[in-house]
Amino acid sequence: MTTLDVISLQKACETAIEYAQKKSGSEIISITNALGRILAKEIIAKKNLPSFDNSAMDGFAFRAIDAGKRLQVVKTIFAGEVPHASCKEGECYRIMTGAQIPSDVDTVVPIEDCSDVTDDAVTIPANIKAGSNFRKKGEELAVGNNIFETGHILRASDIALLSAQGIMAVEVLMQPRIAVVSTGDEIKEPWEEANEDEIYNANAFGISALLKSFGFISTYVGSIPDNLEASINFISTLKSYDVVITTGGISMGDADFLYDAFIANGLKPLFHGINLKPGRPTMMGTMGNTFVMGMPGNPLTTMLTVHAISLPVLFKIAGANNIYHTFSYAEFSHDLLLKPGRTNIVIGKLENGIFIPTRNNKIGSGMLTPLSESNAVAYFGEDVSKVEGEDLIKVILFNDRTRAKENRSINYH
Ligand SMILES: Nc1nc2c(c(=O)[nH]1)N[C@H]1C(S)=C(S)[C@@H](COP(=O)(O)OP(=O)(O)OC[C@H]3O[C@@H](n4cnc5c(N)ncnc54)[C@H](O)[C@@H]3O)O[C@H]1N2
Ligand code: MOO
Repeated sequence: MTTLDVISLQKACETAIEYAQKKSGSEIISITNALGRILAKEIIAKKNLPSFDNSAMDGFAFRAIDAGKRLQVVKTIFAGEVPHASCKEGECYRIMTGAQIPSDVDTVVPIEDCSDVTDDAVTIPANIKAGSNFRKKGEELAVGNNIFETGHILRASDIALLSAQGIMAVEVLMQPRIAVVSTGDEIKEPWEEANEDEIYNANAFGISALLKSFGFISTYVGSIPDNLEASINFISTLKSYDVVITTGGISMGDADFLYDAFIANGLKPLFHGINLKPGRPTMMGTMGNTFVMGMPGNPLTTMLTVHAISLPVLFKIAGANNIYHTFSYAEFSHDLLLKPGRTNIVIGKLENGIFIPTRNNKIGSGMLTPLSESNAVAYFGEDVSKVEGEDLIKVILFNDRTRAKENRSINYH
């Protein structure tokens, strides 16, 4: 029987991240498929943004020294037009939003701020600042500027920016091949019929979905039966994967064969046991070129530990330049006692800047519904025995597709 040799969450994360190797290789893909992918090369601007001086308003383009005067309109310039025109002192252009501004004028005034507007002439207000409403060539981005570093994870706004550069294809890092494995004779797949003595496989599908929400594609390769020989054989088929994530069979029970089966397949353990609630039996190690993550079987624990530990490690393997979860500060809703001496994970609802622990933190690791009631997670270190109402705490969004039911969170006026 294996015994747990627990280390701190901090040490476990640091060790796993240190030993996780970046996957090699890259591929060129269309930007239409690049959301969430990680850049293999930096992106340098090849087009100025804007690429020509242009107007931010529908109005009149003139020399700043002519502010306050009545000016003659010499030409109307539309977006998309290359204006072959010039104007002297006392003259101006009628101009549309996005239209090119000729080099002999320096200021634009919106039409509604002008007076006595006719087809041929306009009176410009006196109080307009030189350079107003004038978008200067290259002011946002100049050719040669670095747009994104290698390792940048592409988001929707980044895809828009790549398109604005005329970039249709990008070189991205190969995604790690991830196998998700469940264990246990009691497990039935959701498409099978489970009797009263059996339970449905929640973890494999929960993990895959959680990974997908962070841009990782995984393959569910099946369930390992509770027997050492079958476990050894099953694991031997997984060595071509970059990452193997198992759930269950990793603690101290008589049917927990997984650790020994990995060892028989050459596992070099990094740790087995974290001083963490929930998540104590978590095991990580390397098996040849495969990074192994043995996550506990309790469903709530699995989801939270994959989120807390596996994801940063996966981002390291995937080659991202930023791998850790981002946190915000929130106010804790009320006093809560915690068992010190271990890191405690507390799930809750983050609403209007206040973190409310789900079910007052009376939650079992075997549950799932508390997770669905939560949208954020907080970690409290080994020396914390009490969190007080109004304490400012660090929170990480968890089910971050949660939408507010009512429009209470933002004051629009
Ligand atoms: N003597 C000890 N017992 C336990 C310890 C310990 O340190 N000493 N740790 C406890 C903790 S903490 C956890 S968490 C669990 C985890 O144990 P395992 O990782 O070995 O998981 P299993 O025993 O296989 O399963 C636990 C529980 O989860 C259910 N399960 C498993 N896989 C799935 C799945 N794919 N979908 C849904 N539910 C699943 C399984 O039926 C069990 O109910 O150990 C404690 N015990
Ligand atoms: O990981 Mo266990 O959930 O601490 O019960």
